[in-house]
Amino acid sequence: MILEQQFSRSVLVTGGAGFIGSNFLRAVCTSQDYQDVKFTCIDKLSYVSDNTTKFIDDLLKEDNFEFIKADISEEYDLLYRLIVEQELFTDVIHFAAESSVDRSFEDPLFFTKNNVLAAQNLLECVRLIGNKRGDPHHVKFIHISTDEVYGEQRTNESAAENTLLSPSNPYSASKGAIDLIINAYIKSFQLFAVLIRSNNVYGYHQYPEKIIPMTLYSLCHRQPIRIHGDGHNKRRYLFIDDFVSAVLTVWNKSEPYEIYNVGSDDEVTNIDMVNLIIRQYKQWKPYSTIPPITYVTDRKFNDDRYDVDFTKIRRLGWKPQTTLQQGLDKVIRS
Ligand SMILES: NC(=O)c1ccc[n+]([C@@H]2O[C@H](COP(=O)([O-])OP(=O)(O)OC[C@H]3O[C@@H](n4cnc5c(N)ncnc54)[C@H](O)[C@@H]3O)[C@@H](O)[C@H]2O)c1
Ligand SMILES: C[C@H]1O[C@H](OP(=O)(O)OP(=O)(O)OC[C@H]2O[C@@H](n3ccc(=O)[nH]c3=O)[C@H](O)[C@@H]2O)[C@H](O)[C@@H](O)C1=O
Repeated sequence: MILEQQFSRSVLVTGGAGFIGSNFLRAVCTSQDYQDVKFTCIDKLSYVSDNTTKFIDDLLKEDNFEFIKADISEEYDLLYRLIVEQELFTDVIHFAAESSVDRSFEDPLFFTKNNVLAAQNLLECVRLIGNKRGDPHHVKFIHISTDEVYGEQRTNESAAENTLLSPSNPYSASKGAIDLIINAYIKSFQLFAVLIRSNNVYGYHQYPEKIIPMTLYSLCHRQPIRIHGDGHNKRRYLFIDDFVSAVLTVWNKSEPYEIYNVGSDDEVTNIDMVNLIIRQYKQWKPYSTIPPITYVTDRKFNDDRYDVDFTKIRRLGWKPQTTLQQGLDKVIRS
């Protein structure tokens, strides 16, 4: 490992131009706790950031940050040069994925090609640098998965980390496939890989196709607020700062080969979520004209609810700090 003098660790952060990745990078690059860590963001740039680096432009001036534009599902040779030949990284934190369930129904094959190959190109490079250095743990691989790989849970049912995977849509199937491939790389090659499966995350810079930013965008632009089906489906929500904290906790404290659910106790039906946002928005802008709620065709399959048991990560000392009301207030007023 040929680390630049002042850095103790060098982390490849994939997908860092998007919603969660950009919030993660801002948290670490501006923190005194990580001034001795180099963060390299690699991202193809997509619609979620208007094909720009707008959510991380302010970080480009930081001494411990740099950006590389690349599609890691297609540019294996570049990854090989950076990770295996130049030995630039001690850790990989893999956020990059096409993340929209709705879009995955429209182009399932693209989701599989993009999400699976992006992850496995990285895994191959992590495996090969481990071979080269005679240590499969030479590079630590933190993978951001999702609660959707378990499929839906019935009322009073929750998924533990050893629950069998049962994804229901092309997005979650691509994520479940990656989890299974990572499991095989752990068993066959003893990679230092750790998986994080989270409930819904919301916060700053989330693209307005997801329900919370969609509702806010509709309120601000006086457009109909679109509810899929009858709005009975439920989700559990985690504020972005709490999820970033969970990723940092796992990255810094986890043993290899572990899986961590990252959950929330804030479960809300979609229609209740929309009405909650409207209520809080009106407190902020009391004279706003509130657009209508429009019920549109439901998804081809819409998981009823996701409920994960997150006792395990609590044992690492993590728990959510932000209530749904507090988090929504921060997003509405941002
Ligand atoms: N948002 C949530 O509620 C949530 C919950 C659980 C898990 N996740 C997971 O967290 C991760 C980040 O999600 P997000 O909501 O920030 O997504 P996002 O869509 O906002 O950002 C994803 C980023 O990854 C990049 N990317 C995608 N494919 C790439 C490729 N082949 N090469 C390089 N860059 C690529 C995109 O350009 C984008 O900047 C994803 O892996 C997602 O599955 C998200
Ligand atoms: C853990 C995953 O969270 C996100 O996926 P999910 O599909 O649950 O998020 P959405 O915000 O797209 O949908 C939540 C819920 O709201 C309904 N809805 C959405 C958008 C809209 O315009 N109207 C709606 O009614 C939708 O049908 C759902 O029931 C995240 O995107 C993903 O990456 C995750 O991993």
